[in-house]
Amino acid sequence: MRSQSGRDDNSTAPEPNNQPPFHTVERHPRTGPNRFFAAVYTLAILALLYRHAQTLVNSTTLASFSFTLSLLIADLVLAFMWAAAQALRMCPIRRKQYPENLKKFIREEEFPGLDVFVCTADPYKEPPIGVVNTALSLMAYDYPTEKISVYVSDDAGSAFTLFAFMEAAKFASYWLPFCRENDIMDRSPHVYFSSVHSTNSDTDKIKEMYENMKAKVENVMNRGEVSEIYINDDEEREVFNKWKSGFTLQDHPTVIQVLLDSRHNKDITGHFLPNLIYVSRQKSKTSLHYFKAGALNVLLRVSTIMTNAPLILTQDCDMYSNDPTTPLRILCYVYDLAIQPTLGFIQFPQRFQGLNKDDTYGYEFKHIIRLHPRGADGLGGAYYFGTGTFFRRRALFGDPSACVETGIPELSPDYVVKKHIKSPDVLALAHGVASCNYEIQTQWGSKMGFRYGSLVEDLFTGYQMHSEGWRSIFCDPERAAFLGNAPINLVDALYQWERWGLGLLEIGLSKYSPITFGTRTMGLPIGLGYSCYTFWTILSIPTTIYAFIPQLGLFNGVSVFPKMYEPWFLLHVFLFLGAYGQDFIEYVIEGSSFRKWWSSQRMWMIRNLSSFAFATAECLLKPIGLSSYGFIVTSKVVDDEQYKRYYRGVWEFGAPSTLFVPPTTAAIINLLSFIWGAVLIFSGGRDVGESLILQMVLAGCIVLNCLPIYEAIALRSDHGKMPAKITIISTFVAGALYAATSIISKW
Ligand SMILES: O=c1ccn([C@@H]2O[C@H](COP(=O)(O)OP(=O)(O)O[C@H]3O[C@H](CO)[C@@H](O)[C@H](O)[C@H]3O)[C@@H](O)[C@H]2O)c(=O)[nH]1
Ligand SMILES: [Mn+2]
Repeated sequence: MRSQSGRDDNSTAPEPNNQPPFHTVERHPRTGPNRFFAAVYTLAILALLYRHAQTLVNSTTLASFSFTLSLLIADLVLAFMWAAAQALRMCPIRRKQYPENLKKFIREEEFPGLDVFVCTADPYKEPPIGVVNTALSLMAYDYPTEKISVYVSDDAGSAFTLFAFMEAAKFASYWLPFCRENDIMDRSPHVYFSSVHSTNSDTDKIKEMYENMKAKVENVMNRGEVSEIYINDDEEREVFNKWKSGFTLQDHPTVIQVLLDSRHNKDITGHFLPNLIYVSRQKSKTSLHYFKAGALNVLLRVSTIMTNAPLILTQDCDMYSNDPTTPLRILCYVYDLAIQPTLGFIQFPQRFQGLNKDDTYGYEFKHIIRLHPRGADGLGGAYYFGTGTFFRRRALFGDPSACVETGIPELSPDYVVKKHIKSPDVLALAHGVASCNYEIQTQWGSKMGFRYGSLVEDLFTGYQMHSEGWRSIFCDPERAAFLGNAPINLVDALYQWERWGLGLLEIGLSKYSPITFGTRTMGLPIGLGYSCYTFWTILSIPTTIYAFIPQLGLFNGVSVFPKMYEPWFLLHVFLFLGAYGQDFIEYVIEGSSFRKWWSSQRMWMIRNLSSFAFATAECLLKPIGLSSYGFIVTSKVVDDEQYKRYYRGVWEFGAPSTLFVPPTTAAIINLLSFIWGAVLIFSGGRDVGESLILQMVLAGCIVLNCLPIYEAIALRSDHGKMPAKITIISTFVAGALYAATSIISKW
């Protein structure tokens, strides 16, 4: 843990040469309690495993043997995942940046260039006006504008998106000075105009321009073509003509369009504008495209040729800037010579706007994107999360000691760009490196750029960079640097987790597994920390076991947990309350509410039962060729009815999806077992009660978690209710499970 001049923790005092620090770092106050609790909990886990082994050896019936075996498997997986998570709790750190100090010592003219990458992939799921808002918020950074270049990657090759950006280029020359002069914080026009109502004539005028632009873009989308009335000159006509002949989503040539050029285009007050470049890489049905990682690598090459800024920001199209001073925080680290040589990237948390008061689908992600990254940072590097990430360009070209050979000088991160961005040579070269055969027999995707081989290219890329010796930093200022949209219906959320789960497990089971490769190259703590993510998916195994086995036992009157008043009973209670209690305390200390925590743990259960269970199965079926999962882009559009339900906290099931079957089956089985268990206890007396009490509590907790499911099955008539098909299938599955266990328990 080193601060700017290499001093340890908590350095807020001025530097020896009287220069105040640009940033500080301190150990998190929870470190001590975390370590103590980990030690106690470890003993409890060992005791539990011992008891399972003992029961297994002594079991006399097939039923008790198979129940115990399944619980042993479940607890082994949970113990492994728990250990992995502890790595991230051992030395969490907190950082602060002091951009105000930086500004006193470094002049703006010296600031490095910044290339911003914005990815979009589908104009229907990611409406172009949204992408434009993101890009505008980034173009309007409080940073020397001529040093910013925004590259938009359009994987849909959509004329609508290009059209939207042509309009945005015009609007930018009004919007950027407006933000500067009025010192606006919300630089996404959509966000600004949705919150500001008090107006003066200037604001009114610019709002009207924004509305006009938006209407034009939507109009073009509705008509399904960029009509002649919107085309201003021959140059534009020529561009849109590319879409005429045989241009399809999967098969089209490269389109690169420089929409703003920072050496020539000025805003209405005479300031230079940032560069704005639209890039749609070549696509062909016969080549591999590697989804977002492929798109980012094209932008990496194109930008190296055109502007070659030392800093790169990668951004999803729906994550807009919420703080124009963000780049200055980055410079606080970039100008620290002690950390600079191995600094690979700086990650901001992925935070979401517009969550409802309960955070129904658990998108506050307190652990995944805020608490764990602090722990990872303490171990040697925060994880790359795909968006809100500032890279040093050099870090994408080989390890800290040697830069990879790129073939042509213009592709080297050290190359000094002299030619103009629109010069024919530069454009020809840029088109070449965006073609779909360019990467064949090169090291792109393996040793260079964003890495291929996983659906979560982000985590995988950061992981590989760490293994090469790069470090990274987690930067979590109070005001969110970026805000994005989270899915507001269950099926989108579950699909997203399925993709993540599958991508993560692909890494976990590959030759780069953190358990083997990771621990070997980076040591055990980092290997374990990464395992916490790459094996996240296998939490589906214990969750499924605990959601069904004890309940099926309860149904058949078989006791699987210790009796009340036995010491082992207390052990179970401690393990259960300890894990949930720690999770709860961390959540609430981080400023969340009980209800949000409740949603988060409920979604934990549902996602493990459904998305992650399917992802685990997909991953295991892959070697025999039964899985062909691609990158399904998460939709960023929702209808009004859905919005209304979301804000009322009502669950959105809607379209039938097999992903709903396991949680619905669990809901049915737990409810029936709970009722049946109560009947057994009433008629069987105290002894039965004492031996089944823990199973009753477990089933009861799951029933509480499933309340929205019962409501969606039985009490609702809106479009978001549980599709009847799913209820029927789940009832059948529940019946089959019951029949199977009653056969086993008779043996
Ligand atoms: O073939 C593709 C597919 C996706 N994208 C873009 O990738 C981004 C992320 O896609 P989205 O559907 O929003 O996925 P999320 O699950 O929300 O994304 C999270 O997870 C991804 C990995 O699965 C990371 O890349 C993202 O940064 C991270 O926000 C979007 O800007 C897309 O336009 C592409 O450019 N090309
Ligand atoms: Mn997204």
